[in-house]
Amino acid sequence: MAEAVLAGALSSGLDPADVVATVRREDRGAELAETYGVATTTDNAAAVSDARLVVVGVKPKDVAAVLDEIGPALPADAVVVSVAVGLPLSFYARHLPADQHVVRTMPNTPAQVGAGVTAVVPGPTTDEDDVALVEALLAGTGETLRITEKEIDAFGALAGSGPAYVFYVVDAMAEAGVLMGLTRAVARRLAVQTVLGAGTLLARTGEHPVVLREKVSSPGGTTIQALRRLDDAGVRASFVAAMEAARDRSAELGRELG
Ligand SMILES: NC(=O)C1=CN([C@@H]2O[C@H](COP(=O)(O)OP(=O)(O)OC[C@H]3O[C@@H](n4cnc5c(N)ncnc54)[C@H](O)[C@@H]3O)[C@@H](O)[C@H]2O)C=CC1
Ligand SMILES: O=C(O)[C@@H]1CCC=N1
Repeated sequence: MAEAVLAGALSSGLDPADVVATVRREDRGAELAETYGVATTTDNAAAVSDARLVVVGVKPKDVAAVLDEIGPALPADAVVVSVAVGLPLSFYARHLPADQHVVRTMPNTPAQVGAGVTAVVPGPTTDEDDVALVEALLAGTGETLRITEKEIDAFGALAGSGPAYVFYVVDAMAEAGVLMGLTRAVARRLAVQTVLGAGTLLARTGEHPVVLREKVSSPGGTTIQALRRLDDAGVRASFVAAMEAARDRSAELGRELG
């Protein structure tokens, strides 16, 4: 996820000379330096010592160790940017020096191509300039949306995890195409272009998805037959249950680790 944010931010004007990426393995550092032209190091504390923004992009279970490691080296005006699912702002406050500014975010992987959407939750002591700086960094990754911390588990379940649901649907549609005799290459291309086209139509027209769905579903035609099978199989209800499970896991991670 951190690489997706990096790629999105660089493609919209962030200067690679202003970035230090930290890694655990030297070979991974060489790969990032080669791809993005950024400096890399395995020393997290050294990397943050004159940083203005510090994006902590490790898994939730590894965040505490990284914060404990970088805390003493952080400049007082550095803003720590959280991307971890589940971990509340209070978790960061416990592991960082008093009054260190923190902004909690929830990005998604289309950030890599500038088509992401990221939730932004300012920390309790974070001033507007700091939040604006974080939003400027994220602008290259797509849209940003300020929300409250109590909304972020739902945001993560919908938008953070959402790309995976779409990839799942694309894969299922492509498999169905193969079952009906299309080549794998053609079936996948059709599935990808159809999702891209439908998403673009939704975004450009601003029409409600129900209206657009009805425009495809001719009375007595083919689409309505397909949609009836999806309803019979409980697909709509399964989306609700799936997203509730993702939201609940986010809250659970916060309790487990916090
Ligand atoms: N994958 C996604 O779509 C999204 C992920 N997130 C959040 O992003 C964070 C990362 O998730 P992923 O990218 O999926 O995991 P990942 O495991 O692919 O990436 C974590 C990276 O951190 C590196 N790392 C671990 N410990 C380190 C240390 N001490 N110093 C430097 N680097 C270290 C690992 O080598 C790895 O490359 C998580 O907190 C997750 O909740 C948030 C939104 C979406
Ligand atoms: O699956 C995960 O835990 C991360 C957080 C949101 C999307 N991926």
